[in-house]
Amino acid sequence: MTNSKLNIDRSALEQLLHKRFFLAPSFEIYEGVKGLYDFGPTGTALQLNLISMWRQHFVIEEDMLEVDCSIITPSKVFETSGHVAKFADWMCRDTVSHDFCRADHLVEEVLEARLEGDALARKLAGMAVAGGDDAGAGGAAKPSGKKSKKKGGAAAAAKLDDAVAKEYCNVLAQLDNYDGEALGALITKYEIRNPDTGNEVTAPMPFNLMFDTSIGPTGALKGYLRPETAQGQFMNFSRLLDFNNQKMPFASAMVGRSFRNEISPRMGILRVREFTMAEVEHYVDPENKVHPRFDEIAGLELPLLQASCQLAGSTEPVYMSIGDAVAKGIINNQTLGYFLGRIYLYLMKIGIRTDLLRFRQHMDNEMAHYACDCWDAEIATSHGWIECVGCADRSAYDLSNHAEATKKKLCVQENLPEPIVREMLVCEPNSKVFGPRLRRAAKPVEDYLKALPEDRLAALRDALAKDGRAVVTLADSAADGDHEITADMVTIEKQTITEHVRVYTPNVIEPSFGIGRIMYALIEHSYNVRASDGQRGVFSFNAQVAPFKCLVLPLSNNACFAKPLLDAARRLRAAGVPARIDDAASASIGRRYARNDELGTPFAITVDFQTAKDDTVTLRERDTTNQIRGPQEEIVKLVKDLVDGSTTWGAIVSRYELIDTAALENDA
Ligand SMILES: Nc1ncnc2c1ncn2[C@@H]1O[C@H](COP(=O)(O)OP(=O)(O)OP(=O)(O)O)[C@@H](O)[C@H]1O
Repeated sequence: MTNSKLNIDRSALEQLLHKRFFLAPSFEIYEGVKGLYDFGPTGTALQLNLISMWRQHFVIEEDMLEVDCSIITPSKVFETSGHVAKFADWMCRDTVSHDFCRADHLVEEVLEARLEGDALARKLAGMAVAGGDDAGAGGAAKPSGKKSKKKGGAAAAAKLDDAVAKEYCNVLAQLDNYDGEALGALITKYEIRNPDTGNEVTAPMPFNLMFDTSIGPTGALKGYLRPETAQGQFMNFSRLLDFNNQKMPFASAMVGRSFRNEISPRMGILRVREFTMAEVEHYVDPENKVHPRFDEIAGLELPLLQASCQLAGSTEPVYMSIGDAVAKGIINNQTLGYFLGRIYLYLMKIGIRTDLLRFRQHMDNEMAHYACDCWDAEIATSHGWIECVGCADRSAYDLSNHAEATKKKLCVQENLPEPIVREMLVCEPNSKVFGPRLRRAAKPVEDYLKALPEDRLAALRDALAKDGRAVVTLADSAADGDHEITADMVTIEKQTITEHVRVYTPNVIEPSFGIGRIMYALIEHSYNVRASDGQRGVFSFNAQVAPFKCLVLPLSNNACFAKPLLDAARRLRAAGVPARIDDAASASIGRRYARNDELGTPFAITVDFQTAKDDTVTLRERDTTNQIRGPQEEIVKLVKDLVDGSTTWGAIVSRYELIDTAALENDA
């Protein structure tokens, strides 16, 4: 790929998306709210088809356990997961207008605009610019390989010093790696101001992206709308493990809405405040991250942009087989590699152009501290590279933290093939005093002490030896609160233990899909303009993805077409093929074909005068505009086969004669 920005007429595309009701701003008649969108019939059908293909590709083919968990989540869950403290972006404020902007986006926007101005100045001066004036990765026009949100028209031509331009490129290549302090330093160093107003901005401050709420009429129980579906899945880990007969590895999956109070939502549905996510949580043994189906994808070559390359200023991915990348330790483990391969195959299947796709590895600062490796599937659009899928190895972070906070077991117990004999600290209650003193709390406290990890048991032993007493705190419905233990109540000493069971907390590999971003990228990749048709737009969605599969239309508004028209539509619908009738009398047949091309409808059945004579109809294919003729029943069957992928248009054309469409249109 040479250019990370897809070159399309975005304003024409956006008009078309509104005209054909793919989407519209929510609450528009009340002036709308930034970052909230509704999908119309076209967008809804498109999104549902992407989800249905996602479910087929992941949930069904990988035999995942699908769940549907609550959106409203009590605060405690997100306190434990770290979201309350850390789910934040860095935000700056215009010192005069008080507008807000995201600090990393501000730096990116301003430096990119300066680099574009530099490229323009060099061009005007007739100077050579390394990589060409529309160079993508590593070139001057779009050096960061990151999302671009340039506003306000063309950049002003202003030449930069070579060293400064190179420095800007390096900063942009590793923008995701900067924290608030580093972003603040860049804003000061490069004298970055709000490009909308020219005013100075404040130092970056963290802004938590979660929407909060209170649960119940008292307002005492604080809650949040979930910003991801993952935590709901973790809450059900033990039940899922039981459901899977305690067998590891396994995965849960969920499709649902998530909510993020984005600081400054722009770029249409690419950055919104409410969106559909599809997430997989794959639970794996931390000591054995091989994947049983790894061989199936090991040979697949992926465009990988490693963290080390970004830190060296590069934005150009290198093609490498997943097998090699795992063997060389570039991708941390087989299971992570397996999912990167499956993500690639899903995106390819729905119609994303693979030459406009790359996998970018997170740099150290960007990656959550608990993750051991993370890759984003980024897709090039007219806005630049957009992260559409994140795929992280979250280690045991979530399950261990929730287990610790709730004192519930979120772990796997596995029978060992050979018992292990070892010395370990063991806590034995002294039944004469333990039960009588603790009464109803005795059993929960005993369970708690027996489950304590060795280091904490040693700390308890030492405290009892030193002070003669210690307090343990339980979060257990039967024995919630503090309980005093005295030295005479327990014996804590080394014993030789024969273990038959291994207990561990699984690690979690998480592919996380933003369906709206994938859908928008697909819309751009499928968008063409048909010059022969008065510059009308066409969406070349494949038949499985297309919102509507078949258009049914009469040649003209002659009454004799009414019955065969309805017959064809009913037959299609009965066969499970969504079909739309377009019998608008005022529009020519060519116009009606064209407006269905704008919906991306791949096939059209036309009823004409010949139909009345022999019950044959024509079948038109959207991209070639070629047509064939056949008996209605046979054509309906062909459309069904085309839609479910059991045949192709190429195969059909080799068996049927193409018809002269000009003559037909004259008939109309
Ligand atoms: N505001 C949003 N609007 C639409 N989709 C989003 C939004 N935020 C995240 N997503 C989608 O959810 C996926 C997983 O979320 P994740 O937390 O990894 O995103 P993120 O790193 O916070 O995204 P970004 O850096 O763009 O804000 C992303 O890959 C993206 O497809």
